[in-house]
Amino acid sequence: MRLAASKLQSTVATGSLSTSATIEWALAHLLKYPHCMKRCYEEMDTVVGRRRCVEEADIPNLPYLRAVVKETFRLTPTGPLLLPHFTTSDCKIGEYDIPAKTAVSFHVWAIGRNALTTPNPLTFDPERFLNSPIDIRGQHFELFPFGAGRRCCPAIDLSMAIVQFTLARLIQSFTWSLIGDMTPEKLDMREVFGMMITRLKPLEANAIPRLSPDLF
Ligand code: HEM
Repeated sequence: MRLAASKLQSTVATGSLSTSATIEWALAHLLKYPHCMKRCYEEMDTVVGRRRCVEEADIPNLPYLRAVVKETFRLTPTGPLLLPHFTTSDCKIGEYDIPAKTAVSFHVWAIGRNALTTPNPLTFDPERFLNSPIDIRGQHFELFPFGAGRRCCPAIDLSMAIVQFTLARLIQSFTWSLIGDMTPEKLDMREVFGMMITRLKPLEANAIPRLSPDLF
């Protein structure tokens, strides 16, 4: 029972960290690319306005915001190698023979930056996911930050709901800017690469309320 409880605790802790890291990356990308942030504000003001708070039910009507989240997962998937998997039988991947019981990792960070499948892969450009059938649920191998198949993350829906909704609230509620004399060009986007991709330097930003006080 104690083992089950501690496993549950670490699962929830890892899941929460992945979720908050994704939100931090999304804000960082938007601060690095101010025209994308501007487009988020425009979409939010047009679809939701400033007289009420954005709700979960608004998310399907915010395609640009959803594209921002996908683009964040493409460039900075919080689990860059997913979790290690093992082959259950001999198989062939491309020209490679993989024996049974071989540890296999999927480098989704590198896949997301592959110029063969993604033009200008190092540029943060949510537009590429507007009107695109590519989804994050493990059906499209250009973008599968939650894994695919039987062992994929069981919390995809929960995580997507949290990431999209929190980001929507943060964008609607505050005008974000970089601190001091920091410019988008100088913003340090270096990563710490491990089981999770986190920022080398935590994001620091100013947040000025853009809604009336009674909505906070
Ligand atoms: C942005 C947030 C999250 C991301 C990017 C993420 C990503 C992943 C990835 C890549 C895997 C491994 C899949 C594979 O190797 O095929 C995984 C597994 C898992 N995730 Fe998440 N996850 C997130 C949030 C969460 C949350 C919030 C929870 C639970 C509260 C959670 C619970 C789990 C569990 C239990 C597994 C293991 C599934 C298995 O081995 O069968 N995850 N996740």
